[in-house]
Amino acid sequence: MPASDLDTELTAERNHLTESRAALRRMRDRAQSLFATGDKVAGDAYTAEQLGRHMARRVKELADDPDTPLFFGRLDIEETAYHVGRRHVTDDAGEPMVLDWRAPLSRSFYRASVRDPQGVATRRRFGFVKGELTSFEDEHLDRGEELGTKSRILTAEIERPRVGPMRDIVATIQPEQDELVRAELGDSICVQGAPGTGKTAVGLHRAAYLLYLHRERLRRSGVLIVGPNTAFLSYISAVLPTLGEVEVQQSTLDELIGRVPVKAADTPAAAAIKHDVRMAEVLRKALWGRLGKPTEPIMVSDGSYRWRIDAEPLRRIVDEARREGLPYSVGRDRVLARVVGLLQRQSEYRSGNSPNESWLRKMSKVAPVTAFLEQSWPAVTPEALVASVLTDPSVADGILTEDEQATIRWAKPPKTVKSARFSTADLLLLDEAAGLLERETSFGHVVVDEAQDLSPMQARALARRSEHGSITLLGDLAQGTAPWATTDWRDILGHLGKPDAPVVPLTVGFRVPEAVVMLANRLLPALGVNVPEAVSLRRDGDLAVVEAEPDDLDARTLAEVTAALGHEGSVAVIAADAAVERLRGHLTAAGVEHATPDDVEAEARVTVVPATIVKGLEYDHVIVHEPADIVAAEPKGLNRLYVVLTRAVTRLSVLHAKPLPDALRIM
Ligand SMILES: Nc1ncnc2c1ncn2[C@@H]1O[C@H](COP(=O)(O)OP(=O)(O)OP(=O)(O)O)[C@@H](O)[C@H]1O
Repeated sequence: MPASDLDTELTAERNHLTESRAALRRMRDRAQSLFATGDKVAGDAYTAEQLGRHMARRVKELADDPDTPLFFGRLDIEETAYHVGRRHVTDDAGEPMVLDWRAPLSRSFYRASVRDPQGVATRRRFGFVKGELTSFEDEHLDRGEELGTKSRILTAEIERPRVGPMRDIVATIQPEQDELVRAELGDSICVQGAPGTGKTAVGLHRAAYLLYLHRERLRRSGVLIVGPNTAFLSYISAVLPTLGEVEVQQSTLDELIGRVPVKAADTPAAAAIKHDVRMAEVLRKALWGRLGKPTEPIMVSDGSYRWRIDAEPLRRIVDEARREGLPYSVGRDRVLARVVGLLQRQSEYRSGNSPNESWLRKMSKVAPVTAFLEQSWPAVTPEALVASVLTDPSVADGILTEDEQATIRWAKPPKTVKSARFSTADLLLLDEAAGLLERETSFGHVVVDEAQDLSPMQARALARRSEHGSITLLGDLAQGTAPWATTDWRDILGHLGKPDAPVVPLTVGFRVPEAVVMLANRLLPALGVNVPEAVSLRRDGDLAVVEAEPDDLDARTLAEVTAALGHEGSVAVIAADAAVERLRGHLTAAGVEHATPDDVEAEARVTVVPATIVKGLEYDHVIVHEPADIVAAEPKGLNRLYVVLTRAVTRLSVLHAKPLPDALRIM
């Protein structure tokens, strides 16, 4: 295109952007005024509240961030130009000015190719600097032109220096990612992807896509995002709101299931047993073992008459309810209802009239009935059940060994259930127990990130919350650091109740430069997992491995930080947890401002991150402090080091005084 035509095109596109922004503002103003007058037009308080809530959400959804481009692409189909952006924008006559990236037509923006142009003559990508439209790039598919990953705009997006929280990738979703993002609501999928292949991005965009397509259904049942820790959650928390999705629950698993405060810590051995799936069987046995065989009849007097139910029909009621396979508390209610039903029938037989509600209520509370219930189907809380098992684990005979029972037995049982001090792993047991007692409500869709670290019991907790919904499971077996981390996705999928979900690989890396990937890949053979290696899209990037004297290592780290600050972007010092406070102290003493990893909005460009919580995060320049200490700190230390080395977007400096781990040295 001649330069003058280019200018004219660019000006026309800028005008379209300005007009689209103005149209969005008008849409928001309309929503705002409806919000303000909602209670006047609504007929009653309930409708007013519903409408108010809807409009408040709508106003939020229509927020315009001046730094984020409203559209990022254009499709020319049969002489018509469609701009593709973050949300629908329509003019006052309702004509589309920008198509939501999730609309069916927009799919071609991500999927059309020379081989399958889908009617697209030209695909245009826009380049932006701080919300300002500065360039565009055309692919004339009808003339056989296709850029693929060579797109300048894609490259710039991937190579941009990172600061602050994670951003959406709507402008540059790749075809293999798009296929996952647009999977059907009913489909559960497991994505196995090397570091930086966009698993988190895919999961978040899939959530946004499903909400767009099944808004009402998912608003009722809910969408849940589960991440490994709060630092990770704060890093990703802005992505969905930027896409206009403000109502998704984002939580760690512990937060999700935390029904009591954690007041105790387990030994690693005890925690491992509590995460083992056999604990589900132990709890089931302990619970159902509480049922007693009715041996006495129930004899009740209601003031006028005496009623009697023999032991035999009572036994039948209990046995039948047990066979129905209901949650324990539901079964208990059913037994009570049937007993009262028998009394009711006797009363009807004698008087010819149906007894009233209050008679029925009274009968369900009379001492002989409650005594029968307590003896044959006693009330129990999750806390009481778990406390009983941990006080006396002998109920696990035949399931856990004696040693294992001794390992989880409370050294000092609490005087009452209320005063029991539960650990983090106990939360899982409590959740399992609660699931045996009552049915858990299921989300419509659950996205689980860093899923390789799920224990069977954790997977079961999520299975209960997605029983009637689907799951997007994201992870990388090579990054498994939990003691129970799996080496086979089928195990977790089985515990999640989705055994047939396909495992789909992602192999193109968007974060880690090639040189860094090659260093990290040296560890793979030592990790004992079978995963496809990533191919990096990034040829740029620097890698330095620096040996220092032990006394000098911290000072060298500090010098590296100062040097890194000479470049653009974020800087992270990643160290074994035990070294973090000391390193923070050095930075403070040297007057270098630094932040903690969960403060993603911090002004400071430097963050000191403990190795154990760096999973899922990324920084432009990563300085790894003493790999040997990171490896030595935990049983899966080599996997941890693999995670640590793959956080770098542009530069990685590995500083060590101790010898590097063997696996890393082997060329
Ligand atoms: N299609 C894409 N276009 C531009 N950037 C992308 C694309 N896909 C992923 N990225 C970027 O690559 C980086 C890594 O993505 P993400 O964190 O989703 O990877 P991941 O597979 O979850 O990594 P990890 O295994 O380390 O958790 C992010 O900065 C993300 O924005």
